[in-house]
Amino acid sequence: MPAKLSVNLNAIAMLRNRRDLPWPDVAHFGRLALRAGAHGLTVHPRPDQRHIRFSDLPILRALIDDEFPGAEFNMEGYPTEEFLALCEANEPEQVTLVPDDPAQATSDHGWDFAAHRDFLTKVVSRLKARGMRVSLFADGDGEKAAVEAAKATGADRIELYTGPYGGCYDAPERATELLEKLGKTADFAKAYGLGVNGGHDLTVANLPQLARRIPHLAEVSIGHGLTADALEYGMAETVRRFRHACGEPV
Ligand SMILES: CC(=O)[C@@H](O)[C@H](O)COP(=O)(O)O
Ligand SMILES: NCC(=O)COP(=O)(O)O
Repeated sequence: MPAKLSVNLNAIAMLRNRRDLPWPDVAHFGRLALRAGAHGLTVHPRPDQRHIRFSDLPILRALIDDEFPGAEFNMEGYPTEEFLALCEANEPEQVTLVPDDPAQATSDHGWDFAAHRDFLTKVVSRLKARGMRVSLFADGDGEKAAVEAAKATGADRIELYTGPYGGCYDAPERATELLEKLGKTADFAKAYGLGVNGGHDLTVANLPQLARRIPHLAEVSIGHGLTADALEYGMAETVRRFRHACGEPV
């Protein structure tokens, strides 16, 4: 089964926030993406609300519930009390926990699972008790012990941090090395019964190799590269191209 595509709306929200005006309309672009066959919408509300605003969340929740039942809402972020309360209020189908510092420009590493095991175990159990699937952002460095520690938290999935792989767009040999490490991490996850998602700097150019190396890849969440392509091709055609890159016959 091809990996499902969740469209990350952060970049569109960032464009909107340049002005005190309601466009580009985040919900409208979410609707276009879902209409074009995206499986879900991803948001990463950061504490300073520089991309997605907290007020966007109920609007996106209602969009899915009212117009696209069966689609999924994925909320990503560092599990502060504020973020956990936002998750409980907006009930995403999936929460992806990311070890981001509030000052970070964007996500750039996965969890140190051994060091944060007790904390993550508590948070995972709190979210799962409310019916949310929990995924943990993970470095794809091929370390079996890290995946074992991720499993011990009770999480359902890991999300492979694909940024270093995506950054090798002009270094194919290095990309191949990193792809193998991502693949090994995904293989360990499968062996431990963890689902595997992926995200960060994925593009139509680098997705097909990732999807081939990790046939059990459940979902990819993509924002930056997808938004760049949407400026050129429009949202509907861009979603079609990314679904095709995931291996869907579209
Ligand atoms: C976890 C992850 O890789 C994405 O959520 C990424 O952080 C996108 O967020 P920004 O668009 O805010 O950079
Ligand atoms: N979880 C990764 C994500 O949502 C999108 O990251 P990017 O495509 O904006 O790098």
